[in-house]
Amino acid sequence: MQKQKPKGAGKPGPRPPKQGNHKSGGKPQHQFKQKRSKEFAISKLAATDAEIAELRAKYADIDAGSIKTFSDFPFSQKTKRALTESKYTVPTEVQRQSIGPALQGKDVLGAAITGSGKTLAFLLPVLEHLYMQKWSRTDGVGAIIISPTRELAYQIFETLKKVGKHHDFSAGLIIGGKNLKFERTRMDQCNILICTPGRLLQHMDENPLFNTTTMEMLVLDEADRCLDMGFEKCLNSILENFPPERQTLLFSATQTNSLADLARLNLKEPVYVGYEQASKQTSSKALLALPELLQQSYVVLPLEEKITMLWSFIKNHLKQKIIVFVASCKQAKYLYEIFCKLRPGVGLLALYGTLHQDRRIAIYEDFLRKSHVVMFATDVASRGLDFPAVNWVLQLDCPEDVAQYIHRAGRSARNKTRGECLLVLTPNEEKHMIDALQDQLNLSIRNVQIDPKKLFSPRVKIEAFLAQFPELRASAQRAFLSYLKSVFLMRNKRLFNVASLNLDAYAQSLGLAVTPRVPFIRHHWLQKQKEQLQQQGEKKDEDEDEDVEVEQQKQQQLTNFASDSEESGDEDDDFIKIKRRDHDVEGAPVDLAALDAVRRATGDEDEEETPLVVPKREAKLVTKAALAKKALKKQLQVNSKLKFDDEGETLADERNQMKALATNKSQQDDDGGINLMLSKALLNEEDQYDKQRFRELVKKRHKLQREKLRKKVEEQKSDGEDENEEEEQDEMAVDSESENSVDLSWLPDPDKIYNKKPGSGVEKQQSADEQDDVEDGDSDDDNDSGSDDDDDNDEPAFKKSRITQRLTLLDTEAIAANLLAS
Ligand SMILES: Nc1ncnc2c1ncn2[C@@H]1O[C@H](COP(=O)(O)OP(=O)(O)OP(=O)(O)O)[C@@H](O)[C@H]1O
Repeated sequence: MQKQKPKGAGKPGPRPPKQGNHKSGGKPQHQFKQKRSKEFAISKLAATDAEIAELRAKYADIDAGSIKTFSDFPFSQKTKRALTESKYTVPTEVQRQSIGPALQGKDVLGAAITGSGKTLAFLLPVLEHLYMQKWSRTDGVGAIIISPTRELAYQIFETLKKVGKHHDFSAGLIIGGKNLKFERTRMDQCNILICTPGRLLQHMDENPLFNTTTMEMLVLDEADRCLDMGFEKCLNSILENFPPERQTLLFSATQTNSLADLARLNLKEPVYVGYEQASKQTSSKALLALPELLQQSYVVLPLEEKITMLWSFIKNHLKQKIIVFVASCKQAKYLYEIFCKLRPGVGLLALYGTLHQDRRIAIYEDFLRKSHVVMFATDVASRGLDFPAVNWVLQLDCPEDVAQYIHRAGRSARNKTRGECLLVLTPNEEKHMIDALQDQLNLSIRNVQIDPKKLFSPRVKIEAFLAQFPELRASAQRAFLSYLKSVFLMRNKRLFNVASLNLDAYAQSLGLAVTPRVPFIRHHWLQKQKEQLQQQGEKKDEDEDEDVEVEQQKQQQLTNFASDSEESGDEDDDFIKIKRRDHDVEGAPVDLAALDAVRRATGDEDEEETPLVVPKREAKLVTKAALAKKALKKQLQVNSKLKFDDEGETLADERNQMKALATNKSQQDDDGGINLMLSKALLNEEDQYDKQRFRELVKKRHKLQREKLRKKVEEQKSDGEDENEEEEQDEMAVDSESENSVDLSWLPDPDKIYNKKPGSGVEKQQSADEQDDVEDGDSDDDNDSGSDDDDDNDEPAFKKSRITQRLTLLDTEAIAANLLAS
């Protein structure tokens, strides 16, 4: 089927009805019937021209003021039905204001408070637009919705499934962490794509099947975030691939009104919705107030008391649904791990970006479902996510700016429900953050004091856990460093100042006995030093001698810096690299005066280094773990023992195979240091194998023994006179065995001796053997006294000789007893 291109996007006029290339005349009757039923089926899904004309005629008369319910909008029956079924009857303010212009094909910039229903405000026009264009599955991509986070994209997709269930459009969720190949083959068949910017660009670059020229509608949810510096380059590249003639809808709770941003989007006379209040703002971000039913307050605490406060808060709110926002993934991970160990008495979850995508979705859904739960989250959960009935939003780490504060706080009190938000600030952050909220939002939030009686410190328990679990200690160290890194990388240096933090106390509050080194601070400080030296050098340009000196100094500094970086790079590579693209570290220097002050206060004046860097040890201790790590890095191969059979063929050693498997696994799981748990498991496994093997041998031996005894009894019964012959046979048996073991031929037959003993009948021997059978499970088998018939070649030689030696001793004892008796 060939798709009819619309005359021009942005003016969605009626599309000419699609032409079928068939003729019914001359076709057999059954074919005609089939075609009719097909057409009927299509007509049930697609809009009829009459319906389209009727709806379109009403578009011009849409008046937001007169809209009371969704049925007042000129929506298709399919949309109306789905809205009713989903229990959406009365549109929210942003929906009333924005749906009309969007249906009319205008570009819309929508700003509305968090939880006010912006998702439906753009999904309904998208569905209606495609419906009115008689869009079908084969027409390719008609609308693209971009969201800054995967969870939000997933949420939009779920809402679309609800309100678009009676339509016949195909929709695709294109987010990172999913199967790229799978997406690739199906993308061209999707009519509506919901995607994150990175993944969309990846498909545009790599997928030859993906074609956006058919696209008629672009939606940016959380538009200000999509347009800000983090996504700037990505979004610019995406926009280049879109047809310029399209309709664009932008929605957010903190909308952008920067002209540069809007110019990038090529908007045409956009309609502003909800901007009256926002336009008063002077900044490039238009900010809106938070929901009225949201109670906001803040508390001031030193950084090192945050964990105690958090623990006490959770213990006092066990029957609530809480989101705790922290600055980095590693903090969220550590808090989750240590609080799970501490067992506060409420369900715990953690949602952050470095988790596997399936896990993220599972956690997201878990949090949706549960009514009493605490979720530690980074800002991946701060925008757009619609968690029902969140009682508390606790901003444990200060938000980067007021917009972020709004988005985080807006996870509670959604859609006219009640909620509370508590912002935790350090003394240094208090003034700047509260002033910013006052200036930009005209919001004065309540300062609350914490009752010290209600504070319970989990410090001792945390320290105990960290001492017990090294992996937890490593996690705490990572959390410590990643928090400092996040503070260090913040643009607003007045609000976020690493020098104002008591690092030792903070490390201790996380349960760490030793404060980890913070290499990136040293790095930056040295950079500053280098810049200062360069400036000095420029001033003294004419003086050649001094120039040489400065150059030497510079070289010296650079060499020091390089060696420092190298030394620290081993462990902390991750922390030297600056990953966040939207932060300008160079333009915002660390306050060196403050660093000096801290150094003096801590009594480290003599040292050249800043006090924030724990002094380096003279020489590194060489530990076994470090050596093992080195060996692993060099990929040294441990020698292996090969066994050969008589023909010279290599024998497969089960244990070696097992070891190899385990080593492979350990390399996958843990490629640094020694994995004690795994080694222990390996030893256990080997032990089990040995025991099993030994049991089998003993069993075999006992079986043979019994058979022989039985034979003997029978022979004794049947022919008492053939005793001499029997003796000879026994001697021969001993002889044959002696080929493999110690020569015992000179000894008398033990059976003879035992038989002569009073009360040592064959029955007794048999019952003992039966008991052996029962006890075969035990590896500790002492009933080997009669094992003169052991002919198992598989048995290791040392074991055989041991058994034979033991036999010899017993026999000797028996002989001695016999001699004494005689
Ligand atoms: N007209 C409506 N009637 C009843 N409930 C609605 C209506 N519109 C939206 N909702 C519900 O309100 C909640 C919030 O909607 P939504 O997530 O779209 O808000 P939002 O404005 O996008 O929030 P944020 O700014 O945080 O992204 C959802 O649970 C949604 O189902």
